[in-house]
Amino acid sequence: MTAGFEYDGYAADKLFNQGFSFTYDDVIFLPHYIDFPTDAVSLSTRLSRNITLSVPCVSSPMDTVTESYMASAMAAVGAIGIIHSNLTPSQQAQMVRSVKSRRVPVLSNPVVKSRDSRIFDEFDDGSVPCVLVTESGNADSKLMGYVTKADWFGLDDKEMKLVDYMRTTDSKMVVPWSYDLGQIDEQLKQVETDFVVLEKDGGVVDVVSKAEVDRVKGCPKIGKGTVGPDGKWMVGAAIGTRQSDKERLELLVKSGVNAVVLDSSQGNSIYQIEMIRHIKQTYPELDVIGGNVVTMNQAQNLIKAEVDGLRVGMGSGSICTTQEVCAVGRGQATAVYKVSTVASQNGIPVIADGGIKNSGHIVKALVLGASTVMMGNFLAGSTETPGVYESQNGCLIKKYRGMGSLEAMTKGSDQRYLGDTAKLKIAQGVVGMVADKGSILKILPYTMQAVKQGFQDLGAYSLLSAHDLLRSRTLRLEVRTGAAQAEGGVHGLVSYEKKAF
Ligand SMILES: NC(=O)C1=CN([C@@H]2O[C@H](COP(=O)(O)OP(=O)(O)OC[C@H]3O[C@@H](n4cnc5c(N)ncnc54)[C@H](O)[C@@H]3O)[C@@H](O)[C@H]2O)C=CC1
Ligand SMILES: O=c1[nH]c(=O)c2[nH+]cn([C@@H]3O[C@H](COP(=O)(O)O)[C@@H](O)[C@H]3O)c2[nH]1
Ligand SMILES: [K+]
Repeated sequence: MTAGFEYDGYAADKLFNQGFSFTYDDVIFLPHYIDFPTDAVSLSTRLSRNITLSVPCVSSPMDTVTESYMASAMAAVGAIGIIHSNLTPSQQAQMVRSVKSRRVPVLSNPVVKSRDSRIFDEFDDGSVPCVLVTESGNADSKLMGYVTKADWFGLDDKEMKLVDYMRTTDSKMVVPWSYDLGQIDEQLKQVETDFVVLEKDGGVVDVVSKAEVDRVKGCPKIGKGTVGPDGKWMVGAAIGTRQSDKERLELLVKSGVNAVVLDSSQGNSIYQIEMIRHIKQTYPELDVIGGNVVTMNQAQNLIKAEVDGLRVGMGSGSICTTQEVCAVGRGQATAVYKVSTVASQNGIPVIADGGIKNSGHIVKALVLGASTVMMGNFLAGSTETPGVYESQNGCLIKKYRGMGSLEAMTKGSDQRYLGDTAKLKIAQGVVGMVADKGSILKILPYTMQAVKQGFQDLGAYSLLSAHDLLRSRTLRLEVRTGAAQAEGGVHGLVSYEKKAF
């Protein structure tokens, strides 16, 4: 090497072995050599040993982030959602089934009734285009007719039974559940109603409105979705490590869940290791993701217990107070790099969980060894999250809360916090509000384009190639001083508008 050029950034092993806990903002990659276009970058990856994704993103199992709409939309863009467990096992299993019974990421709220029932306030929710009448009065049953909003408002006697004024269905209104958006759009042109009904095995599964089809059509073109060998969308679910979680797991498996995440802040425990063993013995086909871990030692224990994936992050989440409350955790960049180092030697994919604020953080997490990023805040407030929007100073906002916040704990996860001996409830998270972000069907395609540009700057055309650059010490990085971080942000302007896309 030419004299004077010896130092040009550190290799990752040197930077991360100095006793500092670094996070994404602390470090910066030095650019490398570009010899391919952005479009040549592939972000395809693995969530866990047996699950491949075309988009390296996972929605967090939090009750203000991932229920069935979010999981459907994540699968539709090629990512995956993990349904939270702050509800009853049967409700969680029903959400898994709901994801698996749809192939278009639309929001729908089907109201299904029997012929002898009446309509009361069902049309108050503006999103309901019709009330469906089925043989049994429930979904998964034969469609007998329907009532539109206009029919209901035009009715003199609101006490009438549905059977006395419902419309009979035209066969063109009913389409197979596996129809894609284009096919549903074509079908909508052939019917008088502004909705079609999706059917599976002779029973009603969903209703899709024209307004929703138009909304989804307006999003950037969706790539390959995350579909399992059965042709259904893939979905994960969170469970705990208590005895009762074994029953929850049984229901989830019966509903076709593709992976389970053992949801804990400190995964290196006897409880988790026993649960992994139970799952591997009882459901050898099911991928189990362990965590959370932040050290190589924690990771090694779970790898020994044969986990199929590791979730990394302790206290790095935007709503987390674990590091303040318990004094335990690790800077997320260091945690991801360290755990990925042992995980990669064992072929186990790593999920970098928490602390993602922008596309640059996603590039950093993936290049430092993760296979996917898990996000709460980045997706919170989007159209697909649970909860309702409120208006504040002319802006729409939605709730986003930690699963260890007092509010979330009192809703359902009480038991985990009030263990047999612990009588006092201590929060490790907060409740907050976030701004409306629009649909993830838009956010994720744009974000992934930005991530591809970051990979291109580094000369990495895939995650595998990025990890090769990292481990071969070709990738160079440095720590940014406070002033360098300020310089890397926008500065010196009286005012500005920041629009990412
Ligand atoms: N990633 C992070 O930094 C953090 C995440 N969280 C989130 O909060 C939620 C709750 O997390 P944790 O409190 O860590 O849940 P957890 O269920 O792992 O632990 C709660 C308590 O129950 C105990 N426990 C678990 N299984 C047991 C068993 N079979 N028998 C006896 N005791 C048992 C644990 O040791 C712990 O004291 C999760 O959604 C988690 O993701 C909370 C704090 C930090
Ligand atoms: O200390 C914590 N207390 C909590 O109440 C809590 N709830 C969630 N999580 C973790 O934070 C991750 C989401 O982080 P972001 O909002 O930064 O995406 C999630 O994916 C979790 O790992 C918590 N951590
Ligand atoms: K935090």
